[in-house]
Amino acid sequence: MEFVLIAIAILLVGLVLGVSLLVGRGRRTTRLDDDAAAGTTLTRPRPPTPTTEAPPRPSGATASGMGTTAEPDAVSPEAPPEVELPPAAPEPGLVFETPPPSAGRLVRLRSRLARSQSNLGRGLLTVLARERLTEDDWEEVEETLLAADVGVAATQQIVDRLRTQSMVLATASGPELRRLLVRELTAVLGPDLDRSLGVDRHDGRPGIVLVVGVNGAGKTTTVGKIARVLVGDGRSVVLGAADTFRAAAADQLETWGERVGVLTVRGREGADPASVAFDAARTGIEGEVDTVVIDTAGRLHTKGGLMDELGKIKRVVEKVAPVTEVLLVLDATTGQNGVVQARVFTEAVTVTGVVLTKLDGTAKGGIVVSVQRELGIPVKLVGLGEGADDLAPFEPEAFAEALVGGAD
Ligand SMILES: Nc1nc2c(ncn2[C@@H]2O[C@H](COP(=O)(O)OP(=O)(O)OP(=O)(O)O)[C@@H](O)[C@H]2O)c(=O)[nH]1
Repeated sequence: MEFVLIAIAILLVGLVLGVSLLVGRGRRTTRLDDDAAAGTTLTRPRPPTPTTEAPPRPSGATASGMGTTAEPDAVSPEAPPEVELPPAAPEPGLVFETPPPSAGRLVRLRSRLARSQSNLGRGLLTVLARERLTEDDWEEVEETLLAADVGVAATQQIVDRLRTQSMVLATASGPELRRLLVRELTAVLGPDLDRSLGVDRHDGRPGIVLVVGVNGAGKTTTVGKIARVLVGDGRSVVLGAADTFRAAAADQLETWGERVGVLTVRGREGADPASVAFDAARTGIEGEVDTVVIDTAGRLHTKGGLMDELGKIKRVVEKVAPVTEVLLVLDATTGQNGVVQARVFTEAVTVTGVVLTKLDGTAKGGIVVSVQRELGIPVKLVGLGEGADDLAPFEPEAFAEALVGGAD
């Protein structure tokens, strides 16, 4: 009997111990969970450094915010766990691109002139390298220059100057020939022309740039690229979408501006372009920016009314600030027709500089020479591709070097 009582007592003690152990374990788990929830601190991860390229970590409790997902059991009561949130999505429009500065762009983009290079540069070097130049050879030189749209007068000048150096040519090495050709091409590209852009503030007002040209020449794209050039050079900019015929043109411009943090002033479709241009200038004055760049609608040079409208836009803008630069955008692939268009534009507004676009798409790089000579207006910028930063300030010597090619 005594034995039976002892056995019952042991069984009861065992039962009590087992139950209390189970309850205790359950309570600890619950408490830890409660602690974790109550002591949570929310942190945002620092922006990734170049060496930390791991994909975003899943959210969850971490011991130090450094990324190892900790089990609830590992949480110490003194150091409440941090819950890591996914990186905050950047607010649209607040992360801007940083375009490269304008200096040296033409050199960087010189390979884009490959078509003109093989047509003009290599063509000329091949002939000039012949041992004794005959009349036929000189004719070939002339034809090569004319085919590249260099124009009659400049072609004559280059051929005459090369002929006077026939003795030198006969004994010149490859690199010497190349240097000579670069020198002669540079001479007809107007190395002394003033190509500075009127983009600076003066008398407490921004520089105002008006961009004009026929449909499809690349105006809107060029205005966007100019904004990038200016931002890349450290200037503040406002854009004016005075092409009110096409809402898509204003949208396109706005997108260009947004990418580099530049405001675009626009009107409703069909609004008076002069009033949009005026608003853009006034916004630039109030915002104390360096430069306001105004895009205008493409217009056929044969439409008198539309050409008059350009004059009106300029006059209206000049009620608040002088227009410091009028850029005519010409498509290089249209060749001599571009020169005809340009003449009409210069009659409507005083064009102060030419932007020659699409030079990457033509074998006629010599068009730069004829445009400048026939219009008496310097080419200030050249478009060398569809990329956002494929616009370069024009530099005669770098351009001649690129046309001749083979320097590196
Ligand atoms: N390859 C090349 N394409 C260019 C260059 N500049 C502009 N383009 C292209 O030319 C086309 C016409 O450009 P837009 O800027 O829309 O021309 P736009 O003069 O504003 O046209 P409208 O508003 O109709 O008058 C686009 O496809 C551009 O990407 C360039 O330098 N090289």
